[in-house]
Amino acid sequence: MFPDTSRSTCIATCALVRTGLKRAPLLCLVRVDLGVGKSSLTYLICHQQPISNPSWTVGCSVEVKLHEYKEGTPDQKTYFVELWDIGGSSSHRNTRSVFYNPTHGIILVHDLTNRKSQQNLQKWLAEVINKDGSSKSRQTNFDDFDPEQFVGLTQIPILVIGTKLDLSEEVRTHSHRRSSTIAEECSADEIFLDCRQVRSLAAGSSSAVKLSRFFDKVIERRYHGRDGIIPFSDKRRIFASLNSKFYHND
Ligand SMILES: Nc1nc2c(ncn2[C@@H]2O[C@H](COP(=O)(O)OP(=O)(O)OP(=O)(O)O)[C@@H](O)[C@H]2O)c(=O)[nH]1
Ligand SMILES: [Mg+2]
Repeated sequence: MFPDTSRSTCIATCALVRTGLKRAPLLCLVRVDLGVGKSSLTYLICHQQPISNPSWTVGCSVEVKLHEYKEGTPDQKTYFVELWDIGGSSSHRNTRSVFYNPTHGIILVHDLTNRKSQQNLQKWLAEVINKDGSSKSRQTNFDDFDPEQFVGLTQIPILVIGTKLDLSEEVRTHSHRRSSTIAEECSADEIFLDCRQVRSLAAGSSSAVKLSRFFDKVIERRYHGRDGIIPFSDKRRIFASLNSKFYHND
């Protein structure tokens, strides 16, 4: 979608996670710096196996996964999750924002061996807040960050994921496994994992449970939540309206 000319110009990449009823989208957004493991993570989530040879994400790639909403309960329903992995660079900041609307959930990914990528998460999140460019406190550049911008955003489910756990001695040995600032600020769940190991998201593992809980929260809020969404029983009506919206979007 955004043919990037060179790696150096690509200050950030983002993957859009579009989850939804069989035919209706829920959109979660993943914001990351370059090379933190976004494609490896999305592949592991969708295929339950590590990607063999990830290449630099140029333009857009889409992965799809089936999610069991409220698994094991009478309300269990199957949804598909589309993970949109879209390369972006400073020159495409405005074009990138077309993917931000609507945002139903946000996954923030950082590299546990690169503290800067964790610090940058706040700025990526702020870019989502400015998605329509209308907010008064619109960032003039990537580096000026105003935590006030989070107000109101915390309604949107957020998940923070730290990758390359296998390479981060201090985090691996728990000597320094403190949740990241952004996870605390947004009272979000946080997962630390090695994207190259199947067992990182093994069924029943705390990481798998947190990830599943996140997708349930996104679906819950969008289709069954307090914010006036038609209750599940009128699902067909939701399908009809959102279905056209979904295909319209595409
Ligand atoms: N050891 C280790 N390497 C990882 C992990 N996750 C990703 N990598 C490696 O980190 C490099 C970048 O991974 P990608 O998945 O391509 O990262 P990305 O964020 O999609 O990168 P760009 O698309 O270039 O922005 C690759 O060599 C991966 O094999 C991890 O958990 N542990
Ligand atoms: Mg990639």
